[in-house]
Formats: sequence, C-alpha cells, structure tokens
Amino acid sequence: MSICIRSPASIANLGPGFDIMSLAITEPYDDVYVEIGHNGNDYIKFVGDYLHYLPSDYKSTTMYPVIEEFRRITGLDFKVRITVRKGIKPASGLGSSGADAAALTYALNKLLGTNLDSKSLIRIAALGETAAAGVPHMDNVAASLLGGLVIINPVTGDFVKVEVPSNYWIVVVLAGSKVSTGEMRKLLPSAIDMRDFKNNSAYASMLIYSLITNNREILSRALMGDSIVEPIRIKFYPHYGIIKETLLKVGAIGVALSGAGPSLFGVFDSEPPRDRIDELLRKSGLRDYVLIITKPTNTGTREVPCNQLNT
Ligand SMILES: Nc1ncnc2c1ncn2[C@@H]1O[C@H](COP(=O)(O)OP(=O)(O)O)[C@@H](O)[C@H]1O
Ligand SMILES: N[C@@H](CCOP(=O)(O)O)C(=O)O
Repeated sequence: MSICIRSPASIANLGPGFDIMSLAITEPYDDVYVEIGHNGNDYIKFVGDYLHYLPSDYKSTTMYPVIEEFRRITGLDFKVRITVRKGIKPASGLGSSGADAAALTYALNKLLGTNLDSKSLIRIAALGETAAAGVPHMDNVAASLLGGLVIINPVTGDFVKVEVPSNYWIVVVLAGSKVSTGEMRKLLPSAIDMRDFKNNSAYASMLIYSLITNNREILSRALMGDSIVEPIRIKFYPHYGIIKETLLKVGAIGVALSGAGPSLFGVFDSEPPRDRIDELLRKSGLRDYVLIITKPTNTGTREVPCNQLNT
C-alpha cells in the first residue's frame, strides 16, 4: 500500500504569534512518497537540491518519531519506505522539518486506517519536530496539515483554522543562515513581562481580525508588533534591516521574521513587483538571497498522483 502526499511550507509566528500561529503557503512544498508493508527494513531517502542539509541517519529525521508513534498507537510492527522530494530548504524558517512530519502523519493515518481527528494528527506530527527543534512545537505542522492560517494553543492542542482571503500575496526573502530552530529557541526567555504579554496578545488578536477584514493599517502594526521574540532573534540576522526596509518600500503591509528565521516575509495585497525588489536588494548590497513570491493556501497536506513525485 502506498500514497503520495504534497505538504506546503509554512510561516510560523507571523510577528506576535510565537508558537501559536502559522500560515500555509502555496510554494515551496515537499512531496512525500510513503509505502507500508510487513517485510524488509524502514527506509527514508531524500531527493532534490538540499541533501547536504539533511540527516543521513533516518532515525534523526523528523519523520522517525511519527513512525514510532503510529507503531505505539496501532500496536503494529509495520515497515515503511519513504522518499521525500525536498522543495523547502531546510533550516530556512519555512517549516521544512515540519512539512515532512505532517505529510507522513497524514499518509500513515490513511494507509493504516486509523481515522484520527485533526487534533491528534497535529499532536503526532509535532512529535516529529523534536528531532529538529528539541521540542514538539505545533505551529508549522498544524499549518502544513490543515492549510490556511492556523491558531493553536500549544498547552491544550485546541486550534482553529482561519481561511485566508485570496487577495493576499507573500514575499519571502531567504538570506543568511541559522544553526537550527532549536538553537534559536534556546535564546528566548523562560518568563516575560506582563506588559509584553499584553502587547503581543493584543496584536495577535488584531492580526487575525485585520487580515480577514482587510484593515491594512492595523494589520501592519500587528505584523510588526512583536516585542518579545523577534527583537532577540534579529540580532543574529544582519540582513534583517535591509530586507525589511526594501519590502516596506515596495508596498508590503508588514514584514517580519519567518518562523525562527533566517528568512523574512512580507504581506502584500496586490502582486509584488519582483524586478523592483531584486533591484533594491542588489543595490543595498545583499548577495546570495532567494526571492520567493507566493500566496497563502487554504489547502494543507493532500494526496497527489505518484507520477508527480518523479523520484
Ligand atoms: N524531514 C526533514 N526536513 C527538513 N529538515 C529536517 C528533516 N529531518 C530533520 N531535519 C533537520 O532539521 C533541521 C531543520 O529544521 P529547523 O531547524 O526546524 O528549520 P526549518 O523548520 O525552518 O526548516 C536541519 O538540521 C535538518 O537537518
Ligand atoms: N514557533 C517556532 C517556529 C519555527 O519555525 P521554523 O520554520 O523556523 O522552524 C519558533 O519560532 O521557534
């Protein structure tokens, strides 16, 4: 029995929503082929451009904890053969690690006939993130699984999916590097000031309202209103100022770090001017960046014909 799953990249945090918000985007995405059986050994193979960023030992991938959890839940000792065509660059802040955990969770739920609900699928996929981030954060996997903008309570697992209006565009500028999301999480304080709590809660709530109602002014302040996490992380990203200034100059409603970085994203409500962005980024001296112009997607992990996987 086999299945092919497409899993979208995701932009976590969206400014003030650390660990509680994430947005699925149309491109890039990973395609994951999953086959289960009773014989042989487990096998995970990556194909595509990013092989040197990925673990060679399959037990270190974000898919292994998902396999183990399905074995525990079902009591079955099934074997699994997986091929992943990586379209999402690992460690770029686009939920690359979470996308495959989400794809495999979706695939095994179908192949094993477990019929788990979305809350359970998010919990299982988040276990995969332990391999990349040291903790099972739920935001990226929830958006990859469900599509749209997902708000999740990491304490209880309660979540809502917000359908994103079709007028929005997203620009991602991928530049620089990070050691890992895990390292970028270790920088964060274990307790925060109540003033910051109130600031981020207010902006996170306004972000959702203003996105749905197309309130440009509030959306702008909300997206750029994080006073807790982003101010700490940007010290490690020298390209932050140049990219933010450029995207705002060409009409972005707001700009923030994508996930734990190093990518930044800008939200637009009309088609972004690719050539102008390129010109300004080059003029400002930024080199070795990738410019991605994409859109939010309200579709999460889904089955695709296996011939599209082209492994
Ligand atoms: N299936 C996977 N896809 C991408 N990265 C993976 C995967 N499995 C393990 N990793 C590791 O996880 C790290 C990237 O994940 P992370 O730091 O969370 O960044 P991001 O989610 O932004 O791509 C890299 O060290 C990579 O080798
Ligand atoms: N909420 C997490 C999101 C990490 O996203 P990634 O795409 O950078 O892995 C965090 O901010 O640590």
